[in-house]
Amino acid sequence: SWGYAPANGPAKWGDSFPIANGARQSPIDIQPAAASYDAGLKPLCLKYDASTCLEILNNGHSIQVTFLDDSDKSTLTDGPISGVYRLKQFHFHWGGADDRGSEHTVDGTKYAAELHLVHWNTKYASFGEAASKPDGLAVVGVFLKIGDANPKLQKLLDAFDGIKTKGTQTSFANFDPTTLLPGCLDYWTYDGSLTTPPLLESVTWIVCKETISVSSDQMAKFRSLLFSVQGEAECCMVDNYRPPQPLKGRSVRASFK
Ligand SMILES: Cc1cc(C(C)C)[n+](CCc2cnc[nH]2)c(C(C)C)c1
Ligand SMILES: [Zn+2]
Repeated sequence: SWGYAPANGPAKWGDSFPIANGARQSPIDIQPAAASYDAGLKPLCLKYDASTCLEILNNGHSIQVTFLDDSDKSTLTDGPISGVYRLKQFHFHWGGADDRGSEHTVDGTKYAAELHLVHWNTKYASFGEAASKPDGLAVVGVFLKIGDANPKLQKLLDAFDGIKTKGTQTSFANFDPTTLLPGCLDYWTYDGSLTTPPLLESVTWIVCKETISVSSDQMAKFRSLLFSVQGEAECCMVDNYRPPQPLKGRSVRASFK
């Protein structure tokens, strides 16, 4: 099945998922000078309840923190979207070295990692149903830039020892992802897709202009995770990012001047 190695990675995904060459694929290279300021864009409204945090797991592609989404306790509203979107999970993409790892880039700049907070439109019955609709998902992306250690990541990093291999999970309670957000929530937004197979074109992307920090030592903890299952030959979980895809005429809007 698909992965990030030369044999099954992004360059090969089109063989099984032709939408890989579709009209609204993600990620993209964001060029701030080409983005158009839209005064109609509202500030993001993110309201998360730490008690909806369930568990942390290694799904073989990334580490993911999953949330209880049977009520409107943790939601995204306003911003570029209409209606109420519920937080389902967040996860990361990162590189094998500090010079790469993010999926979106800014004027070609790659960051060391990228956080994705995944929300689904409550006009649909479930995450699974929403994932196939053009307005089904809204993902907030935050870049992690190498610098000082980020204390807000520590609780996450401390949980990694229990989820080293693919398919492992541990309980992870009372985590408020708001603590991971940058102070300023200025953003770029465009219509895109999942960045892994099935590459569904159902995501309204909301990429924060401001980064959060992560240290090289903290990145080393991400790189100590494994793609492989316990007992298999160890394969470090690194470079789990798709490179930027063609814009194909899409416009990127900015919420800020
Ligand atoms: C239905 C579905 C949705 C997503 C994302 C949007 C969380 N994902 C992750 C794809 C993705 C990760 N970062 C952006 N898109 C998958 C993968 C695990 C098969 C399935
Ligand atoms: Zn992602």
